[in-house]
Amino acid sequence: MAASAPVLLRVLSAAYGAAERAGEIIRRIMSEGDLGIVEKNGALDLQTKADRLVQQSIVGYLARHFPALKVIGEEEVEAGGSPELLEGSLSDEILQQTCPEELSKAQENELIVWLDPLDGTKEYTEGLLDHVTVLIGLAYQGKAVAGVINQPFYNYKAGKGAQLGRTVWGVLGIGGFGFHPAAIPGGKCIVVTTRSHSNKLVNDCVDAMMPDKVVRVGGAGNKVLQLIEGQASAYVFASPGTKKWDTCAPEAILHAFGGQLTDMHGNKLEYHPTVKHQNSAGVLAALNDFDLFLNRVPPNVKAALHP
Ligand SMILES: Nc1ncnc2c1ncn2[C@@H]1O[C@H](COP(=O)(O)O)[C@@H](O)[C@H]1OP(=O)(O)O
Ligand SMILES: [Mg+2]
Ligand SMILES: [Mg+2]
Ligand SMILES: [Mg+2]
Repeated sequence: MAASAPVLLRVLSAAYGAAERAGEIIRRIMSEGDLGIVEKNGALDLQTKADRLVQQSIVGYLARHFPALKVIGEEEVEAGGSPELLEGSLSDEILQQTCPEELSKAQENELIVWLDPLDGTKEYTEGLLDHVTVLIGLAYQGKAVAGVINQPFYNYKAGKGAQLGRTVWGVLGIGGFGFHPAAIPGGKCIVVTTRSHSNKLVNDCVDAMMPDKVVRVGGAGNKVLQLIEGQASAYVFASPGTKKWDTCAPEAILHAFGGQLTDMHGNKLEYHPTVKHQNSAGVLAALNDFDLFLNRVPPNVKAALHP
């Protein structure tokens, strides 16, 4: 590993390779057909063999290379287990970046990794494969500063011969990479929200945005990808359902690309290691016109969701 690059870039570069390998595990488990589904807190909160194996493998890989790094992952899995040896290749593109001065000071033991081994588990079990992502977010001084998103089944509808899967990454002060930026067609207001965790408050808040169109898809990572690729104007989720590992990597990439992700009150999300995991005041994000959407959040939504 290029020991001369700042540790933040070295960790992100390793995370890039690990996320690609994780995507391979997720595709393989799907093709084997036995997902090993268990319910964590009811039928809307599932875990599969892929969630478990990817978390064990990425935690093991990062611990071998960065022993002082703190990793906080979604799944409660045995440290031992039988993780896969994830010797992913490092991303030279990341290692060669010039790190902003503020971030280049970060020490290994000051970085927190927020890991969602498989985001969009419900959709994975239902065969909505392109909703699934692997999220590895890096936080420094309580802020989401860098992230990697692997989308294992990207392109799976493109037919034989199409390259399956992709990895998107970003760092504050450097930018966002690995995706196809685009504008929203016809200047329309398209709201992207949950498909599997709706309720009246979630729907009231979506309606208050006065959308021309509502897109309901799974996964926090998938929804932020829709923002940066011009498929949606705002990600609106007035519910306490997501946790820090759902938002850290997507937020960092969106912010690096010029967008904004906050709770429903417009408060920044915090990522220090002792923070409450739940994003209890919901998630609001947009690449452009963020304040317009924030101003449309209705009073009953604000009153119901406390940070
Ligand atoms: N009520 C909930 N219980 C558990 N996880 C949730 C809940 N709501 C949201 N999430 C997590 O946030 C992600 C985005 O939510 P949604 O798809 O509903 O918009 C989900 O894929 C899930 O992450 P994960 O799949 O990693 O468990
Ligand atoms: Mg989950
Ligand atoms: Mg998730
Ligand atoms: Mg998950």
